Amino acid sequence: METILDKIIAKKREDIRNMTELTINDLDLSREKRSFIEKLRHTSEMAIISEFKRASPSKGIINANLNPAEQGALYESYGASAISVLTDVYFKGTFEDLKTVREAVNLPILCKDFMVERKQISHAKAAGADLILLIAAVHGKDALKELHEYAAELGLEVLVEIHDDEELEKAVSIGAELIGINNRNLKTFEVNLGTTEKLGPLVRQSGAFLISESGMKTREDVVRAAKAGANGILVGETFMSADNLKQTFRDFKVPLTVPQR
Ligand SMILES: O=P(O)(O)OC[C@@H](O)[C@@H](O)c1c[nH]c2ccccc12
Repeated sequence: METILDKIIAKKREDIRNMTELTINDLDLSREKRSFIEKLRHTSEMAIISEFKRASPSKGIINANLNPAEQGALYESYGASAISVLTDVYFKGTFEDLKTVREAVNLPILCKDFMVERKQISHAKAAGADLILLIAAVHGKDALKELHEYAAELGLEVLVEIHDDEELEKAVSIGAELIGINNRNLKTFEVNLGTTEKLGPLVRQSGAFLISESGMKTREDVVRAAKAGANGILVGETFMSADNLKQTFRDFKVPLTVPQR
């Protein structure tokens, strides 16, 4: 049966058919580097990657009124370690949003998209990304490795997203330094924080840094992720729809439970 992820990927392949190829010469590889992994090495608090997410396929519109530059600046002032910007159409995001946010803040920027080809990674770099997401469920091991290496050549850090043991194995085998456990199953959109609890200790055993992604609503949720070994969390909806964003950030600031390394 066709899953939601299959549908998104099919549409993505179609959308990028006419995307131009950028060569290394078109890219500014000397741009100031904003490393997220470096930040993770030097912190005693759970890192927060806050996401600019107007809409999603599962929720529809989350918040269409926010301005990316303003929201990015708020995230930075409340203590985010990095900002994730959705650039996919199903989430009503664009590369323009990413550019706008990067110019408005001094934090590392994660390009949140469904990468299936190298040229998307070049465009992410051109738009100002410091990190990209690669979803292990979308690729075989060789393709994942190839895209991972290409990103590194462009000076990009990579968050490799997994949801089960098989994907974990893939991520570890390509030497991923930063692994995200998505608590949301992209095939069904069900959310279960138990996913981080189940796979988190295994990720940390591999030596990779761990981000727990999706479904964080309360401080208790963040504490659960910390106990499972997370070095950080990735939060979209709760921040995009918060009545009191400052307070929500305060609630989500949690000390690391499992030591950094
Ligand atoms: O809005 P949430 O539940 O806090 O989730 C944020 C983020 O984890 C989610 O947007 C996400 C995780 N992995 C993805 C892959 C593609 C698109 C979106 C995502």
